Amino acid sequence: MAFNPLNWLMGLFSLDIGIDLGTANTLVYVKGKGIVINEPSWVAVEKRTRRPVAIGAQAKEMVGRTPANLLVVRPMKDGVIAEFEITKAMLGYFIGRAHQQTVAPFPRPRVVIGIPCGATDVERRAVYDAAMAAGAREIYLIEEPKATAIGIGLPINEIRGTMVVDIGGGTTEVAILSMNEIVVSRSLRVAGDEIDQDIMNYIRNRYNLFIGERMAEQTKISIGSAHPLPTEKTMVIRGRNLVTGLPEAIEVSSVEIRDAISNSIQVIVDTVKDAIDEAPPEIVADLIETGICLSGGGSQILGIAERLNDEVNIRVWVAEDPMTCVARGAGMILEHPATINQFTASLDRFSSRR
Ligand SMILES: Nc1ncnc2c1ncn2[C@@H]1O[C@H](COP(=O)(O)OP(=O)(O)OP(=O)(O)O)[C@@H](O)[C@H]1O
Repeated sequence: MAFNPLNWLMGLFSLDIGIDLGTANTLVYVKGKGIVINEPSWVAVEKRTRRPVAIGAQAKEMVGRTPANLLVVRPMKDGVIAEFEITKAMLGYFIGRAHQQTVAPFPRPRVVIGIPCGATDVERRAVYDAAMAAGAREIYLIEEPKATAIGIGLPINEIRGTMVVDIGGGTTEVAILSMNEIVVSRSLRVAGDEIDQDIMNYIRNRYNLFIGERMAEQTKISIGSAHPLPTEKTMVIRGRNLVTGLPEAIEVSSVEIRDAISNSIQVIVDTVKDAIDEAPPEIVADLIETGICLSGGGSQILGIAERLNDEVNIRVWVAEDPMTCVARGAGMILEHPATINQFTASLDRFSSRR
C-alpha cells in the first residue's frame, strides 16, 4: 500500500481494531484494550424498508418472536456476506460502539479483518467494501486460520507444521501452517448451523415435532456429542406437534442426538483427514509432535477432540477460550504493527498473490 501522509496523520489519532466478522458472532478487538464487543451477528430489520431496528444480542432475542412488519436476519452466511447493506450497517454499528469506548478523536479506524481461506475474490472484495463503507480508513485482510493460530499462540513462524481446525457457525476452516504461511487448507460449509439443522430435521422426522433454531442450538450445546460420553445425558425439548398443532415437550437423549448429527461430524472428520493426507510427509511427522488444535464455537461439542483423536491418531486439543481466537489473533497483530504486512494483505495484494 503506497504511503499516504493523510492516513499516517489520522493514524496517530484514531483506532486500530481487529474484527472477526463471523456467521454466528462478531467480535471487535481494540488495540490496547482487548475484545470490547462480542455479539451475535443478527440484525432485526423492517420488512418493507430493510432498515435495521436492532443489532446484535437484542436482535437475536427477537428471533421467532417478531411482529409481522419485522424480520430478524443473519447477514453473513457460510462465513461470507449474504446481505451487503445489512452487513455494512452491522459493522458500522459495532465500529461506532467500539469507538465510543475510547478517546480517539477520529472515528475512522485501521482495521484487520478475518476472512475464510476459501472465500473467492468477489467475497473478499465484499468484506473489504462493507468495512470501508462502515467507516474504516485502511483495511487489511487476514485468512482466519492464520489469525486463529496467532490468537492461540502457536509457533507458526517456525519451520515446523502446526494444524488448526476452526469449527464456526457457517464454516469449518482446516489449515496446516508452517513458516507463517498456510501449506494446506480446506474450507467447508458444514459447521454449527448445519448441525442445528440436523437436529431440527431429526426431531421433526422422529417425533413430528417442529422446533426452532434456538431450541436446536440449545440441544446441541447441552447434549450434542461426537463421541460416547462417560455418562449419557437427556434433556427436555419443546416445540409444536405437526399433527395436532399443539405445543409439546419431549425428552431426548445424547445418544440419539449424536446419531442425528453424525453425518455432519463425519464430514468434518473426513475433511481433516483429507488435509493431513495432502500434507508433505515431513509436516505430517511434525503434527504427531505438535498435535491439532481445535477452535471456534463448534469445537465445544462434547467429545469432538476425542473423536478426531481416535480417527487421525494425532493428539487433538481444544484452544482456551475457543470462540475468541480470530479476534485475539487480529489484535495481537495490531499490538505489534511490524507484523501487519507479514500476516495480512490489502485487497490488491491478496488477489495478485494467489
Ligand atoms: N458450548 C458449545 N457447544 C457446541 N457448540 C457451540 C457451543 N457454543 C457455541 N457453539 C456453536 O458455535 C457456533 C458459533 O461459533 P463461532 O462464534 O466460532 O462462529 P463464527 O465465527 O460466527 O462462524 P464462522 O467462523 O463460520 O463465520 C454456533 O453454531 C454455536 O451454536
